[in-house]
Amino acid sequence: MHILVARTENKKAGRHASEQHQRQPPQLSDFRVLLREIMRALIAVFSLYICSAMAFMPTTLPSASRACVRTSAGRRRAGTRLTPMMAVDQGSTLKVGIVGATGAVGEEIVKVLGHRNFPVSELHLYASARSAGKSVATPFGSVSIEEFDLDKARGLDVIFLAVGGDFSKEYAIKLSATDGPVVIDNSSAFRLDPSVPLIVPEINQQAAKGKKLIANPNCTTAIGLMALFPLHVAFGIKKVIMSTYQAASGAGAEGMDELKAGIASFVKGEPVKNEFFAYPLPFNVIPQIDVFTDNLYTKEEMKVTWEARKILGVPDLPVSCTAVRIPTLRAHSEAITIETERPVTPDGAREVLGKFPGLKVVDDPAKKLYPMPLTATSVYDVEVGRVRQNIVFGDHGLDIFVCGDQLLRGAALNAVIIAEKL
Ligand SMILES: NC(=O)C1=CN([C@@H]2O[C@H](COP(=O)(O)OP(=O)(O)OC[C@H]3O[C@@H](n4cnc5c(N)ncnc54)[C@H](OP(=O)(O)O)[C@@H]3O)[C@@H](O)[C@H]2O)C=CC1
Ligand SMILES: N[C@@H](CC(=O)OP(=O)(O)O)C(=O)O
Repeated sequence: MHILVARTENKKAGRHASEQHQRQPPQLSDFRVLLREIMRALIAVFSLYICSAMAFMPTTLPSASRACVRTSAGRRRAGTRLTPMMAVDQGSTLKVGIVGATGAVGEEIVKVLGHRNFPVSELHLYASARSAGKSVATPFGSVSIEEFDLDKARGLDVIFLAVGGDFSKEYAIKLSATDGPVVIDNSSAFRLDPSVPLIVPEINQQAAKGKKLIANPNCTTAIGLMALFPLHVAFGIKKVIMSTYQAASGAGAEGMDELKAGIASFVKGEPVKNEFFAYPLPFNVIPQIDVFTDNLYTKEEMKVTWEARKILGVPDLPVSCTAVRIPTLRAHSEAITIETERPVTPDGAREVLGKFPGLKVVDDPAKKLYPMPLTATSVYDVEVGRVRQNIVFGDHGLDIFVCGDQLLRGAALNAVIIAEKL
């Protein structure tokens, strides 16, 4: 895709300009010339500073909302300031669609695209009929929610699906077929399909090369693998045992709303209603996420096993997970024990974890520093800490605690990085 090309071209243009400047050095024959050159240099540096500060300011929202925003430099609207992303060539920008844009994941995708200066030339936001026509403020301007239309959506370049698996099953292949857009699907519909790559970009982006339909992993799996992959490369993972502490927003926007309403009712001494979760979640933990399967693991727990095997490329890796819903709003936590092929030490583990992109070691027990949902919320990096030798497996075993924003690493951020690297 064009994104990397555009960035390289911009870099090249910058280098040419500075080379030209170097070819004509000033003749410093006397003190006045020197002083003038210093003043010129100071003015140039100051102007550059002002320009870049303005370029990074957020886009001014237009007064009226539209079904999409066009953001290319050539069709600049009054009242819209260019961001660096928007300044790239017309040919290097992309028409982007998000289906499920009003949901927990979709809203984050919009923010991540803006924050990472994804080269959007048009942005189309789709949701169900009940949201159609609503106006949404985005980093690209105000956008009106559209009802999904397959033919129109096929005219875009990239589509993020942040909607239920049934929708993905019906539309993902029709959308991406032949000259349709690249589709990055957040649902579980295609994750185990052998023809569809399942991607955590820092681990296996190469598997997405040339593919039109790409699956984003289950959030719990993606967060855990950010720490497990570097440990696997360094020490060889033989077995994984994991317990999770998953936030209400893992169940979508309605899960978050039910927790907030439930806590308010609890505080007022009123009965706590539960429609979304199996039991009232406030001041409770529920050891069930998704339905139970024949082996008495839940589907969420088995997704961790199945998807970890596919992403790591180890089809028979023993992975056992117990997934638990807890009354936090956002960011999933995971206590993970591994048995390794080769001897492992906590210091050796911290070293490899500290070098892995997208991972932050937060591990200083004496200072009470460890990963927590409150510190991992709305943050791109996954936190890893409580690194210690496991006393069951000895020098071939390690315990870690991982905490990551499941709406970001487990969904929106992961999906946008996949698109950036295509
Ligand atoms: N929440 C999480 O932590 C994670 C979720 N996922 C997956 O991402 C997907 C989205 O989840 P999440 O954001 O939590 O869900 P939400 O329930 O919060 O949002 C669902 C979105 O889908 C839209 N929608 C529903 N039906 C249609 C339709 N027929 N046509 C177009 N849009 C429709 C809704 O629109 P409207 O508002 O109009 O109803 C809403 O925007 C799911 O597949 C989920 O499994 C993956 C990883 C993490
Ligand atoms: N199941 C996760 C979130 C999610 O939507 O996962 P999946 O995309 O695998 O259904 C949770 O409830 O925390």
